[in-house]
Amino acid sequence: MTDPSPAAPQPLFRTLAVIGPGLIGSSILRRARQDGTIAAELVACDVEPDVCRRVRDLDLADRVEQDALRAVADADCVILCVPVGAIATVGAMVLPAMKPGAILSEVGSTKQSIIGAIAPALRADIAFVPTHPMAGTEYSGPDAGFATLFDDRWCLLTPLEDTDPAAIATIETLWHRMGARTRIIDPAHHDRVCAIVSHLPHLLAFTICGTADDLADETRSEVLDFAASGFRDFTRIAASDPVMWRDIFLNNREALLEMLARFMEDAQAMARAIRWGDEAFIVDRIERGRHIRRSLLENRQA
Ligand SMILES: NC(=O)C1=CN([C@@H]2O[C@H](COP(=O)(O)OP(=O)(O)OC[C@H]3O[C@@H](n4cnc5c(N)ncnc54)[C@H](O)[C@@H]3O)[C@@H](O)[C@H]2O)C=CC1
Ligand SMILES: O=C(O)C(=O)Cc1ccc(O)cc1
Repeated sequence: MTDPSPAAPQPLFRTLAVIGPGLIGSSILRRARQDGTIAAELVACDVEPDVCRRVRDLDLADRVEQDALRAVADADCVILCVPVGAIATVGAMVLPAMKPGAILSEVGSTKQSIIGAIAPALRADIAFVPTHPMAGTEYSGPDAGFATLFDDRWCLLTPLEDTDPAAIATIETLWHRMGARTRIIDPAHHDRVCAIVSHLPHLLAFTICGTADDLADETRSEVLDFAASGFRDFTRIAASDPVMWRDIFLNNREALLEMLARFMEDAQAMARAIRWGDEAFIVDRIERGRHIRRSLLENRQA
């Protein structure tokens, strides 16, 4: 007699609720649907009736609710995937309706202000595990998500000092099943790192597009006709959602302003080198950029 085939792993959760099934939330739902070992039941909830309708049409969840309290009532895990500015409000609203022993998580792009705002509303019988999947696109909404979004990307976890280690391990397993690698980091460190690698680049992209637009009379057709390379790369991230990025900038104010000030000093130094024809300085700065790009590509291939 042959050995029976190994049993499929138990689903991580009986019921998983995703609040805000936009780009990130719908990608989580799609992967959970495809994977089959994440939750026996998927619940989606959004304030926007059009989003609820679309999530039903796309069949992304077993149950779609407009009322967040109904959505979380049976959930073993609730993931808040709403804009950063709404996470604390939605968290405070759903916490009293959650099951004892359930896990509350969220995917916001900033961490310190969210943790500071949710901590006072926390219950002793609910573990709170903040996360930040370092993956996304410039698109929003339930149609923009896809099941492979998190493959080989980092998901950063910033648990509180007293967060139940078992809940942290469960959320790490969730993200591994989403295809991601995980790392636990300090929330303040997270906000500084993201200010330089994500928030400042977006700020620069929005600004450069604004500057080009201000020059529209002078450059009208050229911007569109000749924007073949560098400028086009900036326009991709500049197409990102304004509400999402307003919230990120305002919620990571301190770290972002510090990185912007450093950037402006460095840009001034480059301007000075160009003015005085300091060839060595200009070449050194460009070499550093090439070096960073090369290591990024090497790491991706590894
Ligand atoms: N877009 C990206 O590339 C990434 C975004 N994030 C974070 O993920 C979160 C979600 O971002 P996206 O998926 O891009 O946004 P999205 O705009 O695609 O989806 C957000 C959804 O939340 C819903 N929503 C807003 N307020 C709500 C409320 N009070 N109750 C219920 N639903 C509500 C909206 O109707 C929308 O459907 C944000 O906090 C963002 O900072 C994290 C990593 C990458
Ligand atoms: O589209 C891009 O280039 C991104 O950088 C997506 C992104 C946006 C916000 C995040 O917090 C993480 C990733």
